[in-house]
Amino acid sequence: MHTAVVWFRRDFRLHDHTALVHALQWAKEREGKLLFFLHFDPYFAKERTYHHEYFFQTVEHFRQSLCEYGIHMHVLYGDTDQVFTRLIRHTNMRAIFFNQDEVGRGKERDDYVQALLQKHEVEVYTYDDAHMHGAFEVLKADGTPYKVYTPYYRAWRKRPKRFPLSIDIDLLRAHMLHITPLSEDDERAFTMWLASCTKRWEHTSEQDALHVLQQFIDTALPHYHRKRDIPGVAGTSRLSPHLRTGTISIRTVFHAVAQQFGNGYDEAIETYIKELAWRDFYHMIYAHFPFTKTEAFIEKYRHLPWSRDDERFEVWKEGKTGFPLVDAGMRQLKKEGWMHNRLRMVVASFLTKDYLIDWRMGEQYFQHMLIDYDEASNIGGWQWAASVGTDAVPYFRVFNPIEQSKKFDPDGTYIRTYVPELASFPSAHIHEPWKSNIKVDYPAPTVDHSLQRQRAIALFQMNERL
Ligand SMILES: Cc1cc2nc3c(=O)[nH]c(=O)nc-3n(C[C@H](O)[C@H](O)[C@H](O)COP(=O)(O)OP(=O)(O)OC[C@H]3O[C@@H](n4cnc5c(N)ncnc54)[C@H](O)[C@@H]3O)c2cc1C
Repeated sequence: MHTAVVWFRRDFRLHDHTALVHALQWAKEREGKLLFFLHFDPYFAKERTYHHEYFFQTVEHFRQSLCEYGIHMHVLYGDTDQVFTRLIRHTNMRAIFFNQDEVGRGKERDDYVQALLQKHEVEVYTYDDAHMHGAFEVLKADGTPYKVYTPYYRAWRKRPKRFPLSIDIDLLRAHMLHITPLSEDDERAFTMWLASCTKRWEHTSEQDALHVLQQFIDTALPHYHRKRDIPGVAGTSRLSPHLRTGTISIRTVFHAVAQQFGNGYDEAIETYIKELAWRDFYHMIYAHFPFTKTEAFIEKYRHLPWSRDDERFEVWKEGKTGFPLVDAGMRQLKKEGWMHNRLRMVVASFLTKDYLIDWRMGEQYFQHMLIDYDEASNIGGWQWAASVGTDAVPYFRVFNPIEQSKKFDPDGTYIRTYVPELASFPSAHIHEPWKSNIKVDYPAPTVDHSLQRQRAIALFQMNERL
């Protein structure tokens, strides 16, 4: 019998799943069978980050939703070599289909697995799926990567956009291979890992993602260009965790939004599409410049004497800096594993320019805390805020945490939601509580912003002269 394995990785959905659509076609042509598989990698299992807990809970919800169709997703636990050797032995597979990674550890693993399987004469079919355009699709005329967003975007926007692919569920069911779990023990280990999660995440299914998208289109999209920077209102799509786990495809999002052109809010739609392109841009940058995981993109800023002050770093993490907007952002992150984009910029700027702490420490903390953690976007965002990345904010334009607060959270709605000490503080003083004579159990500012701003600029200028 012809059996092919569909390896799920960051694409926990049935609709517009590129590898799955091709696998089904393969099975149909050969009257073959398909088997769904997940590699439960000890590398991910050992770290109990919000990101991993959210990820594996999404996997579990997907497995449960597959059960409704009578489909089982098999789980194998162990190192790559061991797992794929067992997979070949148990299934006698002819082919494997998966949506490949183009960056980071995922890419290294994919290259390794591909070589291993080919040695065993397994046909390997891989696809670009997670991005609208892959890392090597939008390049300059001379074949080199763009380093600045605006020309990249112009080229990105012109390219034809693939439409979502649909799947015939009945046909899929007819082609599934029904066998007992490959390893009851491994599946039990997976369930036990989930049982000890520190937090429960809900609304992680494909259905939930489609619902979030529809709600965004119906309510926030028309005002997106005006409200996307206001953290106190639901002005953005909050699709990032779904895009990260792939419970929705980028093509589904893009086309659902683009279909709204002509409804009277084209500027909002264009603004949103630009944000989707930032995701592809950072992914492209990371694929071409993988050293940016640990090194600044801009060479002359690779050896800035950043501080590694652990005490201040803790204060920042706990949201006790004494700057209400910064603290609200950090507390939202701790509570929800997600933070509004404006706040990600504000807190990253604060850590690097007010505390002068190494951006890599912030990047790593976000890696632990964000349920939408995406290596390329996170590195891009951090290097942008620290002024050391591609197309980054210039070092002399330092965010003022008080002005940001007044501008983007004018009546303090967002601050009040996450800093309960200030919940009943009057709007007039909420941005600078230390200036009022109301007694409150909230820290005084831990730094003098204007002094730190000068120090940050001097730090960069010193390097400019070297
Ligand atoms: C320091 C820092 C760290 C970040 N880390 C991550 C991360 O780990 N994962 C992540 O997905 N995003 C990251 N971002 C980008 C951005 O903050 C989030 O994508 C956004 O807040 C998600 O919310 P949303 O889905 O409501 O966004 P929306 O405004 O609804 O945007 C729609 C989608 O566009 C993409 N997008 C929007 N803005 C950006 C951006 N600046 N860069 C890349 N993609 C973008 C996201 O996929 C997002 O879901 C980071 C930004 C900064 C400044």
